[in-house]
Amino acid sequence: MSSLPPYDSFLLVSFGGPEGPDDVIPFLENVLRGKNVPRERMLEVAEHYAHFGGVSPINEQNRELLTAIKAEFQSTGIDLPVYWGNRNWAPYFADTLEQMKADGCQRTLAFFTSMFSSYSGCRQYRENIAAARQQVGDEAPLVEKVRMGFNHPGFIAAMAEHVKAAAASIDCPPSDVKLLLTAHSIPLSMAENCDYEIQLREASRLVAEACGASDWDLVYQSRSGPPTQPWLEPDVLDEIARLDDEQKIPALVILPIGFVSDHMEVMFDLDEEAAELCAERGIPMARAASAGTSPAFVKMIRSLVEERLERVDERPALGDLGPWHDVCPADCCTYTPRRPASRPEGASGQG
Ligand SMILES: C=CC1=C(C)c2cc3[nH]c(cc4nc(cc5[nH]c(cc1n2)c(C)c5CCC(=O)O)C(CCC(=O)O)=C4C)c(C)c3C=C
Ligand SMILES: [Fe+2]
Ligand SMILES: [Fe+2]
Repeated sequence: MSSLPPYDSFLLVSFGGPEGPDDVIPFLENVLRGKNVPRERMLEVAEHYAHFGGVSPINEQNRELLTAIKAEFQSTGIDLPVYWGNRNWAPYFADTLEQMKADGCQRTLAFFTSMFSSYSGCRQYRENIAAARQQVGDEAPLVEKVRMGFNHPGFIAAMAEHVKAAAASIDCPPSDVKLLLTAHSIPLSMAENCDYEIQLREASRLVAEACGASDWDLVYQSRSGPPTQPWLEPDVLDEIARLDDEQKIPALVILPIGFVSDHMEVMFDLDEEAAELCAERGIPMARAASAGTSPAFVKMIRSLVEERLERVDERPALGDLGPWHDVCPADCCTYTPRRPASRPEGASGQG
């Protein structure tokens, strides 16, 4: 018989973002601590944030997601209090776990706002949480993540709906558009040790199939490394230019499949830069919304929780990869930056 206490709470695990101009540099220093990213790139990204008043929409979007999750749990009889903690900005994990401990939580189910496995979206969160639990000390709640939902029917349905809506906004059926699905680029040395690309390609294929878009490609954005370091390619802007040079793009839909909310990277890289490039080239373009609080996405989160509460037997997954693991194997999503990190392993910080 298991000696573990039953799950008694839910934790939304996320990235965090600045809430005003004075927060931007300390936030970016948290994100990039120990990373091989030139300071000029950090200052360039700080400009993107400054352009939007120093406020990233990510925290507000997470508050909205928490509200939607609470309502979904309530309407389906899941009686778990809901908490939220971040890697790079308040509320930080240690503060949230302290509060949870004070509230008597012993074992929590966590949903990470990353649909795809990478060091940043999987292992680093687990390291951050382990460090926060140590900080909280005895009786810090146990934290167990739900499985990655990249091929869950709820996520695929939400993404396909958003592509259809975007295509409709430029008066085109999805079958007639070029569909570019974008994700955060990562160093090849990180990509080698995780299933990021495989999962992204599979989810992209499933979304394209679900909305009837036959002409699609997976591309990357938000690269931050020095030019000497290889990162995943092609870059979204380069690919738009290349495809349009090769054969004029009649209509373009861009879906940020790699991000669950329309935060700064989406607003700057796609709504500003890609939109500008398309306008210059006369390409009709619509950016599809990320998952956000789409009902299908919120139901997916509930469904992943229900699995772990053993309220249901099924573990829904579309396509060829099957339901992802609940418990990460020891070597899941490892990453050794080329240059040694300046903080001990387990410390917070990085995209
Ligand atoms: C070495 C890899 C990465 C660097 C360097 C990096 C820099 C960087 N990132 C942001 C902002 C965001 N990144 C987000 C997600 C994200 N970032 C990486 C990798 C690096 N980022 C990955 C693999 C991912 C996807 C998985 C994940 O952690 O979510 C996000 C979205 C977070 C969310 O919860 O939606 C943001 C925002 C900045 C500003 C930055 C430095 C210039
Ligand atoms: Fe992993
Ligand atoms: Fe990042």
